[in-house]
Amino acid sequence: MSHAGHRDDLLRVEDLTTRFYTEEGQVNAVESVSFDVRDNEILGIVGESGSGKSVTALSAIDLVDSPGKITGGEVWLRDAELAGEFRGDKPEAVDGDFVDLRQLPTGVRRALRGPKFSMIFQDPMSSFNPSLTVGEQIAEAVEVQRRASANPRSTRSRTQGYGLGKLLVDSVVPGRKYTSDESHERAIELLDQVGIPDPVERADEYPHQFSGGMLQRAMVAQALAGEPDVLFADEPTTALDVTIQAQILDLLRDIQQEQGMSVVLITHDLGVIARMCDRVGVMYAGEVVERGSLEAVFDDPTHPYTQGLLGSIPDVDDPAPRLEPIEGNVPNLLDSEMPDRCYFADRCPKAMEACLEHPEERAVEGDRRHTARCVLADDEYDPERALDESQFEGGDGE
Ligand SMILES: Nc1ncnc2c1ncn2[C@@H]1O[C@H](COP(=O)(O)OP(=O)(O)OP(=O)(O)O)[C@@H](O)[C@H]1O
Ligand code: NI
Repeated sequence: MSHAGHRDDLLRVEDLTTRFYTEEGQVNAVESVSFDVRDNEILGIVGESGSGKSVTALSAIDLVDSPGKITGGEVWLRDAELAGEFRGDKPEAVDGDFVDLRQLPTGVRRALRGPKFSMIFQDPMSSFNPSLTVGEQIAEAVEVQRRASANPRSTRSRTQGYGLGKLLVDSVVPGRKYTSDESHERAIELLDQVGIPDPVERADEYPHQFSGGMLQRAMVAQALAGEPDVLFADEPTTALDVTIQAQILDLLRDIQQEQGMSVVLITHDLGVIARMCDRVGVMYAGEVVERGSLEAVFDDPTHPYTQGLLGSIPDVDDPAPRLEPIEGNVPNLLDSEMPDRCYFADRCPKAMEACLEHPEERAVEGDRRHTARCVLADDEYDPERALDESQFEGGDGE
């Protein structure tokens, strides 16, 4: 299978779909989401609460837990070594230098966390074990990376039962002190790199001894310990005050540029997107409704949802564009309540007859890397043909 894409693509997510099977019914949290992440860039994912941003990130790195399940899609990672390993056994999972992680054994996907992917969250407490020192935990993450890169056939060794896999699992069991002095020193270096003063002393402290901002920095250090190619940062600064937010974001960008890493930055803050990102994906109701370069999406928003978010005069140079409230409610994503039509039609000021059919993702005219899940992306539809709103009633009654 051949996938047209940009030559700098590092990760290509295609039609990723994730459901939660809850007591209230099936929740379509992520619906056929596609995006790509290039080398050395920051991709922003923006959308209102409940639009599926976090579940999209978790799905991409295979961290969805029950009652959730990834039910479809492909996650192509560019990794020549891995592609070489699987070309013989699983040709359908290999395309040039790309491998579809979804088709690889679970153990392989797990082994890629740390050295290929890592993730930081809004709540740093969730990434630390309260009963181990911060330094010890970062050192453990360093060890995982060291073991992985020490072996030239690392991927296979880590995953095909040569014994290393078990060692890897053992090393992250809380309470075991497998970490070497070398890893501990590297942990201190990392703490220093993320701007923690007195890193030698702080390394021996426990998470609760850190302030929120400091623990956030420590979480960045922990995420960097594996030298990941792609870092997913899910609302990494939302819980922090504005000054510290700015510091952490600057830190993230500096490190991203220094290491030539790629970052997927999830936020509901358009100001953060404008300041940080090279490209952006806008999510609504579990779908990516528009994506493209920051300039394309901010200066020429095509989906009425994006237009609404950005306000009437979107401007990439606006220092603080904010999420504009759009009248109506975000759908709850319950499968039984999702309409066949465009999910945004009920709230859309430009809804028209064509919106009664669920829209495909289409290229915006003149820019194949700018897409919108909206009939307006296609100039054969005339916005003047908008129908009156009564056609789209229902679903947002209460
Ligand atoms: N563990 C779960 N069980 C059931 N439903 C879930 C679970 N986790 C997420 N969902 C549902 O999946 C949908 C998407 O949630 P997600 O957390 O990805 O949204 P989000 O865009 O990250 O929102 P926020 O900005 O509030 O973090 C929501 O409808 C949510 O209720
Ligand atoms: Ni979230």
